Amino acid sequence: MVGVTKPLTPVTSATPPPLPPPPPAELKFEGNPGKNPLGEASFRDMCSRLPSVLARTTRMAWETDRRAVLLLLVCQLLVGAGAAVQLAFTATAMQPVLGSGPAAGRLRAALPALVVIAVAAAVTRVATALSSYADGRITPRLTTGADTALVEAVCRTEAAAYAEPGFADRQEAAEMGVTRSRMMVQDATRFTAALVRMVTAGGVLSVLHPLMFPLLVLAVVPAGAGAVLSARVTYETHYANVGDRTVRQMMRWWSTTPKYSDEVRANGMTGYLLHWYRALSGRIDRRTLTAAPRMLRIVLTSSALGGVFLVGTWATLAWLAVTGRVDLAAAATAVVAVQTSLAALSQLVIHGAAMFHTSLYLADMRSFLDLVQELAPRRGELTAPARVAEIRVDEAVYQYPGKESPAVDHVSLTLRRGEIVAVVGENGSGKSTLTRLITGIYLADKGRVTWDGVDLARADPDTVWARTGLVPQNFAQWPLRARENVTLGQPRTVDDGPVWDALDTVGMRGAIEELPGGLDTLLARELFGGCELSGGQWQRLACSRALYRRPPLLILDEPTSQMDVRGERDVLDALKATAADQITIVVTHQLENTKVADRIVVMRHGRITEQGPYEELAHGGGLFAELLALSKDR
Ligand SMILES: Nc1ncnc2c1ncn2[C@@H]1O[C@H](COP(=O)(O)OP(=O)(O)OP(=O)(O)O)[C@@H](O)[C@H]1O
Repeated sequence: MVGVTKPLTPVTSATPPPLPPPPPAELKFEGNPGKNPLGEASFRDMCSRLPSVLARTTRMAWETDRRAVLLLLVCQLLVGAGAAVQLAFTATAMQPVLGSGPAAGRLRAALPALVVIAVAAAVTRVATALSSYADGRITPRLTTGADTALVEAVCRTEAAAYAEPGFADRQEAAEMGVTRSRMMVQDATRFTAALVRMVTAGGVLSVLHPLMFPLLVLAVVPAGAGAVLSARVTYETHYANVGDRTVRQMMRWWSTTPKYSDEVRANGMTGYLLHWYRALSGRIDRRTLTAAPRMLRIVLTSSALGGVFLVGTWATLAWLAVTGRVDLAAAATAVVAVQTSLAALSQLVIHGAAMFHTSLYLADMRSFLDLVQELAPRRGELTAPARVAEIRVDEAVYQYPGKESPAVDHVSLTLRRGEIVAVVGENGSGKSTLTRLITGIYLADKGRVTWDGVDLARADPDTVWARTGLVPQNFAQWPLRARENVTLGQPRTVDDGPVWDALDTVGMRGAIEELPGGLDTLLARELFGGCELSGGQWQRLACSRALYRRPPLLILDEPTSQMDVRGERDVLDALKATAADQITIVVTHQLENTKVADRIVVMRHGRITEQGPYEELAHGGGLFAELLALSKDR
């Protein structure tokens, strides 16, 4: 997806100053099949989302903590009732206050109503505080639920999904949904609280005079439309920026992780990477800034319209009072009711727009989760045999999405327990892809792979992967303790004995014993108290991890590429020692190491071109013999 347009010119004293680095590649977010979901949505469509967002939020909150939801609902009702009582008793209190007679007498007459107002205000405050408490009980768990669902869905999806176009961008958009889910309950609570307050204040106002409420609504509707339209512009900007943000996020990690810090510095990449980072950030900012005048126009227009209607509301109230259509006490109550309704309507609009805004990001999250669900392995219920004796690959074909030719092209192969098979071939010939088909990480597009007759396309993948051990070319250096770096994936025991045995087989006992905490040492130099291993030591550890599992199928992809000769010897000896109990596959470019294998399979352009024992192929005049001669002619 990311294309660098031109290699950088090397700097020598004779060459002119280097050209500025090329700009970063532009990406387009391909979520929701490349279509902004707001592109064709009308204002009405947008507003009609709110009830469903509210319903969904309530459902999710209900599933998280029922008691907290009930508390929240009761508090909302209390807040509404409190507002109604305060307004109704304001009118009652106003009658004696605005009446005739001495001030002390008028105040005394108003006292009971004032006490009721004070109690109602206190109840409202307590209910509001309890609402926040209930929200505090729901939101963290709801957010964690959404976050965990996303992580779990991605971990459980078919590995092939990562190669689907736009997968990473949609994942990035979904991450935003997780972040926004923090606001969901709060927005919904504030929205409903404002709704209840507005209905009660509006009710009181309508009772005072039927003209007042419609006018008030008119005063706030432009602000509502403005807020929703602003949310739409913000989302459009976010939508346009998703692709660039994905790349920026990725580049940020690659540029700043200590893992690659040597390479970045000693290859003079810092300037280039910072240029990329600044260019990407600049592009994101430019899009965001382009939206600013649109936002300003929306806000100014909606405020002007709202202002005109608000002036109309106050003018109507003054006219009603002056012409005696409402008495003075009612007019005074109306002033309070207008203020309350106005505040409630503004809150309604602000939180309605926020809910609408959040719903857009949540929709991205849901659509990503649906996609991942669609791509989740659905292979069947068959169980892979516990001790597989024979694996057959029958005419298997696998082509990566977007590629013009298959990486594995009509390959047939039989592997038997007790056998060590070496797979060799030039770069890109399909060796790693073949191992992915044999382990069931990918399913063949055509043909099939069977374990003792069980078709991997119909077997539960967890039962398959419980029986495999894999050291991939790019193995993970887990930021965990040394012990977990061996036991991760299959902690068979609470005893360290087998862990040391696995470390012994790859000659790592000494290196681990020298670490300050032995097996308890954290292998992450980024973290305080963490230690770092050398490249070859990490590779030995990755091999010990696979050997520790004692799997019926062991696959090592370039297992010794970073090891010294002793480490290489240790690993090859370990393979020979355990070979009788398992099927062993070694992918390697070290052709001398293939002597350990019973059979060598040679691949070219996704096909098997020759296979046989070392001596036969070494003198067979084929690709293997050619590569062997090249490796010796150095
Ligand atoms: N995740 C992927 N997405 C798209 N294409 C891929 C992916 N992985 C590998 N390929 C392509 O599939 C082909 C076979 O790759 P594979 O990694 O199987 O080769 P290999 O023989 O293991 O190579 P090497 O010796 O370099 O490790 C190559 O053309 C490669 O570009």
